Amino acid sequence: MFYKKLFNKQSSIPESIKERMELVKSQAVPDHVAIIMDGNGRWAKSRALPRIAGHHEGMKVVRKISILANNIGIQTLTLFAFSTENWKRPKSEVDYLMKLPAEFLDIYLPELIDNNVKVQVIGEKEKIPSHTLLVVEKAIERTKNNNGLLLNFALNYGSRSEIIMAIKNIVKDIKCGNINERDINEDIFSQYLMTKDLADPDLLIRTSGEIRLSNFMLWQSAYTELWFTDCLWPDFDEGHFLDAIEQYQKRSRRFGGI
Ligand SMILES: CC(C)Oc1ccc(CN(CCC(N)=O)C(=O)c2cnn(Cc3ccccc3)c2-c2ccc3sccc3c2)cc1
Repeated sequence: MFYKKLFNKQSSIPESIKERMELVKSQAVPDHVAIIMDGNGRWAKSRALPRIAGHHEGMKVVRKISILANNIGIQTLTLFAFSTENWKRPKSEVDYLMKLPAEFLDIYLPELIDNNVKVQVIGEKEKIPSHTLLVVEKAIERTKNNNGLLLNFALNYGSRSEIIMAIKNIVKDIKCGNINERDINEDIFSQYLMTKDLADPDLLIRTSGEIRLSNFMLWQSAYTELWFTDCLWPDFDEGHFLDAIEQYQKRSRRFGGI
């Protein structure tokens, strides 16, 4: 098949990277890595290209990093497309963005399926147009039995509204007697979040030099190692990703203990 030849999982990874991959795989890799993908607009602007060229380039990086994460045995990769221009975006860009998932899945879903990748989404799906949601639901359906990397897209996701929604549902459950106020603890609370079936992220990567969490997984990242890079998302490659994993493996993780 065309994509098999073009995207054969080994051939698309440079030699130098393969050696670093083996070294990383010889130690404990983080189970759950989250990435705030930032910098598409700036990347395009610095090349006098339209912003959507940055998003298009960013999509290719989504594929590259997903395949690498799957190859080194990461369980869950959560991708959050952050952009401060969310509300300032021109309509043409929003329309393009809502078509991007369909384009991404048309091109890469066969390869993701071939790599045993499972696609899921978290966030308020209601605000995603139905044509976009349709292709996403199909991708979720077609990959639901895969047990390789869980590729989790955060779409229209905001951590504070997720927490408020959890509180409202807990109050509802107390009122109708499903749970008792004194039973509430961190584990019970976590079950009311959109990430209830996911482990907390072990490592959070953010590109483009911004050093902020931007309302992303605030509860879940209580003990998450944070790794920031000035690199803009479209320029982010396997080397940068392995830099973050290698640094994570060097840091001794303390979970608040000594
Ligand atoms: C299963 C998966 C393929 O489907 C979806 C994935 C996301 C969304 C939500 N979405 C697009 C619509 C919106 N909310 O603007 C974003 O989060 C958003 C905002 N900017 N960019 C550009 C960008 C592209 C690449 C990297 C960063 C930003 C994206 C974005 C994010 C990741 C990927 S991967 C294929 C397309 C795409 C588009 C809906 C469905």
